Formats: sequence, C-alpha cells, structure tokens
Amino acid sequence: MKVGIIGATGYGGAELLRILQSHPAFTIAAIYSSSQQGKDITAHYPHLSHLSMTLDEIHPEAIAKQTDIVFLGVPSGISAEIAPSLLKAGCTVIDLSGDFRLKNIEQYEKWYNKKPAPKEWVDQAVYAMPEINRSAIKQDTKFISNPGCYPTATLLGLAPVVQNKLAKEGSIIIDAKSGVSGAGQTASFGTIYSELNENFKIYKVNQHQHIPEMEQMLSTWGYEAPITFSTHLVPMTRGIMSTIYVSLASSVDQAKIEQLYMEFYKDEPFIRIRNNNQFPATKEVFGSNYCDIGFLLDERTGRLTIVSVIDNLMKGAAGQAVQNANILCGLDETAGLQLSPVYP
Ligand SMILES: NC(=O)C1=CN([C@@H]2O[C@H](COP(=O)(O)OP(=O)(O)OC[C@H]3O[C@@H](n4cnc5c(N)ncnc54)[C@H](OP(=O)(O)O)[C@@H]3O)[C@@H](O)[C@H]2O)C=CC1
Ligand SMILES: CC(=O)N[C@@H](CCC(=O)OP(=O)(O)O)C(=O)O
Repeated sequence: MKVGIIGATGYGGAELLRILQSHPAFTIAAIYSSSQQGKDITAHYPHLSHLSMTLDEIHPEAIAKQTDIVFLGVPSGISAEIAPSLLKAGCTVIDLSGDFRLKNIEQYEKWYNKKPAPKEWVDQAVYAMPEINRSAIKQDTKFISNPGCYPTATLLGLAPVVQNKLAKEGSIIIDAKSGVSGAGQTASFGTIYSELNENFKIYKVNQHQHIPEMEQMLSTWGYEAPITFSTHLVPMTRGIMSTIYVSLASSVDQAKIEQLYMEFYKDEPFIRIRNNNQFPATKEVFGSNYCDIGFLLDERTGRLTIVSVIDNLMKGAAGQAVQNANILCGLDETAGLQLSPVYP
C-alpha cells in the first residue's frame, strides 16, 4: 500500500515519516512540499538523513497516481484549499487539520476566523476517533478528518462518564496543557525560548477552536450544555494533559467508576487506565500512541477529576491518523504503532 505525505516538512509530517518508515504494510511512495520542492527532506530535517527522500511538488493528479492514501499535514485554512482538489483527482485523503471537523461551517468560520471549506466537502469528511466511532470508517471511505489533539485527550477521558449519562449537565470544566510542538514548527513570539522557558501561560481563554469540536461530539452523546475549556502552554516539547472536572449526576463510588472505565476500554489497545487512584503523566506516553487515563471521585463535592494524557504528535495527530489508515485498509489497527513510550 503506497502512502504520501503533504506537509512532510512540518512536525506532524515528520512524525508520520517516523511511524511510516517501519510500517509493515505501508510504503512511503512520495512526500510533498509547497515551499521546498526538489530538495531532500534531509535539508530540513537532518535527523531523517537515513530516509533521503526528495520533496515533490503538490500536483493532485500525480499524487492520485503515486499513492493509495495521502496524509495532509498542512495548517488549518490551507487544507480547505488543497483537500477538494486532491479528492476530485481521486486521492484518498486523511486530513490532520481542523478544516473538516466541524459539520456546521458557520461554527468553523466563527471559531477559526477563517473561510470555511465548501459544505459539500465538509459533508463528505468522516470524523474518526477509533475508540469512539471506528465503524464510521467504511471500506469505500475516501476522506477522513482526523480529530484535534486536545479533543482526543479530552473526549477519550470523558466518554465513559458522558455516554453512561453520569455527567451533570453544565458541569464540565476542562483545564488542558500542551507542549509547544502542538503549535507546529513556525515560531511566533509566544513560542520562542525566552517566552516559554521558566514560564507557564494560559491562552485562547473561552476562544479555543477545539471547543466546538468537543461540543459537537458531546452533543451526540446527549450532553448539550456548553463546556468551559482553558489551554496552557507548558515549557516542554511534546505532550498534552487534559484535567477534566465533572459533577456526577447520580451517586456512584470510585470502585464503580473504575469498573466503568475498565469495561468501556477493555478491548482498546491504545487506552491504558490507571487504577488504584493513580494519575498518568505526559512522559508516560511520550513518543507513543497511548492515551493514559486516571480519575478520582471527590466524595465531598461529588465531582470527578479525570486526567487524560497523550503525545500531541502521536495519538493527537500522526499516530491517530495512521490508526485511522489501518482501519481504512482493513489492517490490524495497531500496525506500525506498537511503540513503547520513550522513557525516561
Ligand atoms: N502539532 C500538533 O501537535 C498537531 C497538529 N495538528 C494539525 O496538523 C496540521 C499540521 O500541523 P504541524 O505539522 O504541527 O504544522 P507545521 O507548521 O509544523 O507544518 C505544517 C506544514 O504545512 C506546510 N504548509 C504551510 N503552508 C502551506 C501552504 N500554503 N500550502 C501547502 N502546504 C503548506 C508546510 O510545509 P511546506 O512549506 O514544505 O509545504 C509546513 O511544514 C495542522 O493543521 C495542525 O493544526 C493536529 C493535531 C496536533
Ligand atoms: C500548543 C498549541 O498552540 N496548540 C495548538 C493546537 C492547534 C491545532 O492542533 O490545530 P487544529 O485546530 O488544526 O487542530 C492550539 O492550541 O491552537
């Protein structure tokens, strides 16, 4: 099976290269760039010098001939422009951006502050988070919209509670933190070393573009109230920790909640539940496709604290995209993804 990567010079693209170079069923047929055509990937990423691949121009018809699946790892706003021409040319596309996740394009315009992709293409995109809706991916699916990094950690943390109608309406508060690679490789004032080092910042308060993505999924689970979601930049390279507070709608104890999570995720190869009141740390998933989840009920307040961690570039982007590609191709979902976290 031949795969291609558009945006291979980006962080998500580099992570796709890292996974796909040793995938048992996928071969990297070509990599594409809008700004570095004709150059070797090594010119941008010396750590990939063992691959020695030339970056090609983005020509949809040629990409359709060269690949069975193409991963699109370009910024939001750019995917909306590129994906339709790829699909028209006959490519099968897995898009990592936020451009096709929101079914309501007015919501996209409001939260991303960008022109939305044409509705007809948004309608065709299958939003796929394997542990939640892997059956949405059919054999003839041509277009997958990969979930956002924060929504992946948060929704996986919340699913057992919300789907079992245990969340009190209006009570969900999410306090999330990300390493700086979540912002991609282009430096901005907020992501330069002197701003990040020995610093801890909140950003996009009540304005984060992942809020409607999470609310869209929560509403399919019957939770209709708006959520409070805050994001923080942590002086580290990779990792997301989503700390979620939710008031419980009925009285259950810690043992029952543990049982619920264990049961909900019992067949999931990439979800690891911490029991005995243990909480996960971002380093425990670093470089892997795992999502680790811990939780503790505060019996005084009736609130549950859930902590969900992922590597933003793996389960939050490239790893989940490959997991989706595996499902699409009828492969073992874990193919190419059985990587232990890098520790310490
Ligand atoms: N970083 C993360 O943790 C996550 C990222 N995402 C999403 O994945 C996508 C890629 O993110 P990431 O790799 O971090 O981003 P980067 O900024 O690191 O890389 C994006 C790449 O897109 C390409 N690009 C930029 N402008 C254009 C353009 N006009 N036309 C075509 N290609 C362009 C560039 O490659 P070139 O110049 O070679 O074309 C660039 O290397 C984004 O949509 C992001 O929101 C999703 C989840 C997590
Ligand atoms: C640390 C950091 O800046 N993270 C980014 C994640 C962006 C992202 O992944 O964008 P999509 O909307 O395409 O998913 C942010 O919070 O905006």
